[in-house]
Amino acid sequence: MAVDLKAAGSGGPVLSVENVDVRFGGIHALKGVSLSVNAGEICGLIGPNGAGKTTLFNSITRLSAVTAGSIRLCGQAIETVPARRIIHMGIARTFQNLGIYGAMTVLENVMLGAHHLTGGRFVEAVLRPGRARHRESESEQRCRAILDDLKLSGVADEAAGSLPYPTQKRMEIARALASRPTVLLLDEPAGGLTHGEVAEFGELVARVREDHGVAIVLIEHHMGLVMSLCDRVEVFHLGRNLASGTPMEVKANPAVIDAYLGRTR
Ligand SMILES: Nc1ncnc2c1ncn2[C@@H]1O[C@H](COP(=O)(O)OP(=O)(O)OP(=O)(O)O)[C@@H](O)[C@H]1O
Repeated sequence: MAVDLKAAGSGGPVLSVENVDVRFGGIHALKGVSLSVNAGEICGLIGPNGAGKTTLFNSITRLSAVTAGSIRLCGQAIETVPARRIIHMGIARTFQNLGIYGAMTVLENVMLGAHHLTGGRFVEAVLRPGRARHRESESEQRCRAILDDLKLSGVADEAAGSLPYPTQKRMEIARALASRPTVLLLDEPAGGLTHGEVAEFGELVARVREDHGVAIVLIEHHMGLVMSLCDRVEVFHLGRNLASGTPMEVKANPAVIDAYLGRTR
């Protein structure tokens, strides 16, 4: 069940990572990192390759085991919740390499995002098939509305694999939104997009935050997008927090310039 934002109280962070450690055998990938994200905030997560950004996403979504520290969603500890339950808690993510089902239609892909809200109710499907069908049809309507919002209605019935790359990226966001997330984790969403496509994608993400009130954490190497989109930026380096602040503060920070910005676009 998704965390109730009202019950959790407003004003505090929706996502709170404290002193998290992750080890892969001899590799100490995260060394006591912390991150705090408020409701409706867009937080950029930047840093050089290997800094531990994706490992943090994997820890939040429980794909990587945390060896120390705590991760809370609206105050509720999630660091021991099974990975398959994370979407129920209200966390959705997109991946560096698109995680789409190419042979399925766009609508079907997006409805998969809502599956935990409608599917898997075997007893209901057997005993109350009418109700199960009603739930499915409600879900389809909601997913079609999301497709409409994201200007994907025209391709709803096309195979996802046949679409241009930027459209597939939009579809991934639509699928994440179908799960009604409190927090949306985007892992390098601008990767592979042209300059013009990045600008358009940035506008889309800003609109998603406005329309859905979702908090967004964005791992991104495209500094133009980070600077224009994020309210706050957290910088990781060698598995540790290096700096935090507004995009302008981080951009002017000599330690960040030295470790990272001096080497990027
Ligand atoms: N499953 C794994 N097994 C072993 N080492 C891993 C694993 N996943 C990540 N690592 C290591 O952990 C460190 C952090 O990697 P991570 O992918 O989180 O960095 P990143 O900041 O996301 O980098 P990039 O910007 O290149 O995606 C690296 O040294 C990486 O090789």
